[in-house]
Amino acid sequence: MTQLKIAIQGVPGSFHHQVALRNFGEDIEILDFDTFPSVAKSVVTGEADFGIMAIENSIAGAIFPNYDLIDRFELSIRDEYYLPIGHQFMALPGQTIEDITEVRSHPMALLQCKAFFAQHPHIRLKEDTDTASVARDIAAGNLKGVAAIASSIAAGIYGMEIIASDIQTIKNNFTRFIILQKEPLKPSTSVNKASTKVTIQNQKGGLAKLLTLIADNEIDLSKIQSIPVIEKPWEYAFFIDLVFENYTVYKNTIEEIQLNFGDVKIIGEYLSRK
Ligand SMILES: O=C(O)C(=O)C[C@]1(C(=O)O)C=C[C@@H](O)C=C1
Repeated sequence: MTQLKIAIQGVPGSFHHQVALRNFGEDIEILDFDTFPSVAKSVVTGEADFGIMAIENSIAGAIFPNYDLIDRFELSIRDEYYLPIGHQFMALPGQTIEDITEVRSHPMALLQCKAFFAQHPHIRLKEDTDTASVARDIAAGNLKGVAAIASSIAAGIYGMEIIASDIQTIKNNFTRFIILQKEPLKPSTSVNKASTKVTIQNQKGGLAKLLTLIADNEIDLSKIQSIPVIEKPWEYAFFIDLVFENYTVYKNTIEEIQLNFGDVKIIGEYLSRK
């Protein structure tokens, strides 16, 4: 059987890489990219069978541009994965925290460790493409005085020493990843979660009425995120995740929203993994 091709942002040891292995197993071909738009493109062109994208973190919040990418590239969400995230502060073996003047990592990782660096103001923060590639580059370039924030798996792969463990602001830290595919999903009644984009007409109390309708139908709104409609300055669309027990009630709710509030795009229907 040919191996599935899975597109990720990041190199081996990155959190995306870990999700790929946990979700699809070891027998896959990983296509690694530097940016999220390249991941999206590889799924659209068929170069990759599926793509993996971080979408929100329990400390740092949503990765806004990824909502827009999924929408613009017309991708479908087929599944989700919650990965516990432990950030390790690492450098070349023998270095101490006093030796470090600069830390490089993925911007989301830096955000998750803000409190730690507030206590070490002598360390300059620099954004980089992903967590693990920094560990790789420090090792390859024998870079003294520079540290990475990455997983313990990355420290093992690239021979880095962990100077401080679990430096994220809250120990209990998770990133939600979504698994993307090009084709629209086949309807299935065995799902209990949907990701949608609702573009509501601007009317007084419109959003409040929409939320009331969802609550009245006993559907759990697990996430709401507004993003600007760029063609119409100061108008917003809402990415809304719904968790439900009854597929028919959910479908009827979507119909009611379309009838009374505006356009609904179903981005994915899948099983909640929370
Ligand atoms: O840099 C990595 O290792 C990634 O997989 C990226 C990423 C992200 O995009 O949020 C994934 C999980 C963590 O929240 C930090 C960084």
